Amino acid sequence: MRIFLAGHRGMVGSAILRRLSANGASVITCDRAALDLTDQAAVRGFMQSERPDQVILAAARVGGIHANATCPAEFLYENLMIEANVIHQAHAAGVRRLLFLGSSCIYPRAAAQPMSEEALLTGTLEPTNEPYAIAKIAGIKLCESYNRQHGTDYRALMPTNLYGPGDNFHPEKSHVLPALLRRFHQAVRRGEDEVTIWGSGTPLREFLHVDDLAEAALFAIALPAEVWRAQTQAMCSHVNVGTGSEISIAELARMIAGVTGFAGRIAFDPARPDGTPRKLLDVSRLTGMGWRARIALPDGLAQTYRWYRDNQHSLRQS
Ligand SMILES: NC(=O)C1=CN([C@@H]2O[C@H](COP(=O)(O)OP(=O)(O)OC[C@H]3O[C@@H](n4cnc5c(N)ncnc54)[C@H](OP(=O)(O)O)[C@@H]3O)[C@@H](O)[C@H]2O)C=CC1
Ligand SMILES: C[C@H]1O[C@H](OP(=O)(O)OP(=O)(O)OC[C@H]2O[C@@H](n3cnc4c(=O)[nH]c(N)nc43)[C@H](O)[C@@H]2O)[C@@H](O)[C@@H](O)C1=O
Repeated sequence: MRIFLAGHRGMVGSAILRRLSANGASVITCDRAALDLTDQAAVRGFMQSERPDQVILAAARVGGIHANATCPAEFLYENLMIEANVIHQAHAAGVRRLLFLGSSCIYPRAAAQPMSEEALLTGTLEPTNEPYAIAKIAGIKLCESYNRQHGTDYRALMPTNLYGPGDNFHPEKSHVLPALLRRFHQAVRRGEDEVTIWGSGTPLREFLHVDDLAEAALFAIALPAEVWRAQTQAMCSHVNVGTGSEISIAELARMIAGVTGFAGRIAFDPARPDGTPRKLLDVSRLTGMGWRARIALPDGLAQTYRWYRDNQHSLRQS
């Protein structure tokens, strides 16, 4: 069994790679310099020569609320291209089983909480990440369509907000948790008495440690086809993955202040967008199949902060 892991150098991909390696799996990887997944001919050539048994698609253009809002063309174009190329060429190369990673932002902004898989395409999307969400919805529909037309077994997991070792700690382009770990850490180091966080602090988010997600991904791809199909019904190929609990951004900031040892004042910048007010996943499908998150947020935060301190001088720059 040879598994092609796309995106193995990213936060999620490297966590999945750690786990696959620990399991002794045979994994195929290829750096972006040698295989740009937006390049159709390159992906075709790679799939035809490697002919993997399974594919895990953890490569994407990823970023926080500001990156999404300022680079919508890249978030839509690159993600559509990566998904279309990898999913289509996997099918062309005879790959029977594939796992695609989407995101909880696929659901309507006003979806009932917690958001179940059935909420897909029932309302208007959150504008700050609509292009990214549309690309991710297209990925789900590609999986469903190849399954319907060609009898493949292409599965899609919709993770909530993720964090952990290997995250992007860029001050502007990252997600909230790594951005705040870095900002509070720097404030302590510089002796500052105030840290400003974006928006009102009232939005609610659900945070899943990337090692839990990696375990969920391998759990999901290994399930027997009839078990997966029974949970996802005839056409619906996607399943949520999260912790099932949420926290406000203000409370997250207070936790991060505690972890980093910051004792000053927390200020809010209302000129920055809040994004969606609430985004809690209904994870009963995946837990019904036997998986649940294990890493509590305080433990995951402390571990991620240690990783940041140990690696802060060799972090990626974009
Ligand atoms: N982070 C989060 O909070 C969440 C992430 N997800 C999903 O999880 C998946 C992984 O995200 P995450 O690990 O956080 O993202 P990262 O940005 O950490 O990793 C993305 C990976 O994709 C690779 N990649 C991007 N574009 C290309 C390309 N054109 N050709 C080849 N490789 C490419 C990157 O390569 P390189 O290393 O060369 O840059 C990198 O390895 C994505 O599908 C994302 O949508 C879902 C929900 C939340
Ligand atoms: C995973 C998910 O990630 C993105 O959606 P998001 O959940 O809104 O992501 P975020 O982590 O960037 O912000 C969460 C909240 O936190 C607040 N916030 C405070 N201070 C900072 C801050 O310093 N940086 C950031 N980024 N946010 C901050 C911020 O204003 C917002 O209210 C999607 O674009 C999409 O890519 C997607 O799927």
